This record gives sequence, C-alpha cells and structure tokens, in this order.
Amino acid sequence: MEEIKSRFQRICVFCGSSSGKKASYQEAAVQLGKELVERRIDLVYGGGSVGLMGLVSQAVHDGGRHVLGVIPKTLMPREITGETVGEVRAVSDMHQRKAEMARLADAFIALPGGYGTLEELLEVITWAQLGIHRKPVGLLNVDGYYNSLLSFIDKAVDEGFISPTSRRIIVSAPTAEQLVRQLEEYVPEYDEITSKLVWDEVDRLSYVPESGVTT
Ligand SMILES: C/C(=C\CNc1ncnc2c1ncn2[C@@H]1O[C@H](COP(=O)(O)O)[C@@H](O)[C@H]1O)CO
Repeated sequence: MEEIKSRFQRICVFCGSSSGKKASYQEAAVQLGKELVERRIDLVYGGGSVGLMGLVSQAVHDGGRHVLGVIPKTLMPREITGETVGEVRAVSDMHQRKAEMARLADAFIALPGGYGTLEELLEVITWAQLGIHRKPVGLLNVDGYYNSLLSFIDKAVDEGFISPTSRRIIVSAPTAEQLVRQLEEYVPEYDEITSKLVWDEVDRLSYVPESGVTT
C-alpha cells in the first residue's frame, strides 16, 4: 500500500455506536480507517468495538497505526462497549472524554452516527467558531447522510444565525479519500471578534484528570 505524507499525526473520529442500515456506512468506516493508515495517521476515538466505532478502529489497528480509545469508566464494561483494540485511556465522564479527544487530535472527522456523534461534531465546530482550536473539522457525507444537516446549517446562515465564515468551518465530502485530501488543504478563517479572543492553554481543551486537579 502506498504511503502518503500527512500534516496530521492523529485524527479524532466521531461515529455511530450503531452500524446503520446501509452497507455503505460500514464500508465508509473501513475505508476511512484505511485512508488514515495510508497517510500514516493515528486514530483517537471514543473506544469500544460497537457499531462504526469498531469498524474504523479495527481497520486502523489492522493497518498498524496507533489506536487510542478514550472511554468513560462507566462505559468500560465489555458488554457495553465490546473489546477495544489498541490503547485505552479511562476518564471520569463524557466531558473529559471529549476534551481529551479534542486535545490529542490534529483534526476531526464525523462519520454517520446518532445523537452522540452529532453532539461531538457540533461541539468541535462551536469551539472552532470561538477560536478555541484551529483544527479542521470534516464531515464524511456517506450517501448524503448529512445532506439535511448541511441544509439546516445553510438555512441558519440565510437566517443570520451562523456567519458565512463559520459555515466554512465544516469541510464535507462523500468519500474518505476526498475528505482527508480537503482537510489537508484546509486553512482556518476567523471573524474579526474571534481573532481577538485569547484562550489560555489552561482553559483551552483542558479537563479535570482522575486526581481531580485541573491541568
Ligand atoms: C449505551 C450505548 C452504547 C454504548 N457504547 C458506546 N461505547 C463507546 N462510546 C459510545 C457508546 N455510545 C455512544 N458513544 C459515544 O458517542 C458517539 C456515538 O454516539 P451515537 O449516538 O451512536 O452517534 C461515539 O463517538 C462515542 O464517543 C447505546 O448507544
């Protein structure tokens, strides 16, 4: 397999804890895993082997790249998350998990998923909008799964709730290959106000570790 050099060391993938009804969703998860391997990119994700999460993590692990699953203790029992491949990092809760995944990743990609995926995706978009991070955010729009979300976001732009600059935070493509290529080329833009905000490293993507001491 040809190896392509990437600007990213590690990408965080958000995706369904279910597999979805179409084979194309499952194929896209495997394809994304292979794309990361080809580009020598490691994976950080929500841990576990259920649904699309299991497929993407297995593909990256099989390809010899590092896989880090960040998982709240409550979700750790195998009957909930299945067998996790690679390294597992236990955190106290869902907030810590998101902060830790965001801190470790150089970019984010959302595959099809449900509430959990949407919540994770919208949070990293909001953080980008506020200038908390400058990392690219990609939407893998498999078989048009996210068309209605993108239409809704365009309506929010038309209605004056999202700025055109913030709309451009979301990079979307129908295939993993196209999406990762676009993310490699992504250049962040800022609204005038956002560019003046200064987020201290302590506040930025910080979380309270096991000891209870804020980093
Ligand atoms: C309780 C359920 C499944 C438990 N399994 C999960 N294991 C690990 N992470 C999970 C699990 N369920 C949700 N997540 C997180 O949310 C995202 C996926 O949520 P979605 O609603 O399926 O889109 C995923 O990225 C994880 O971070 C029954 O759901």
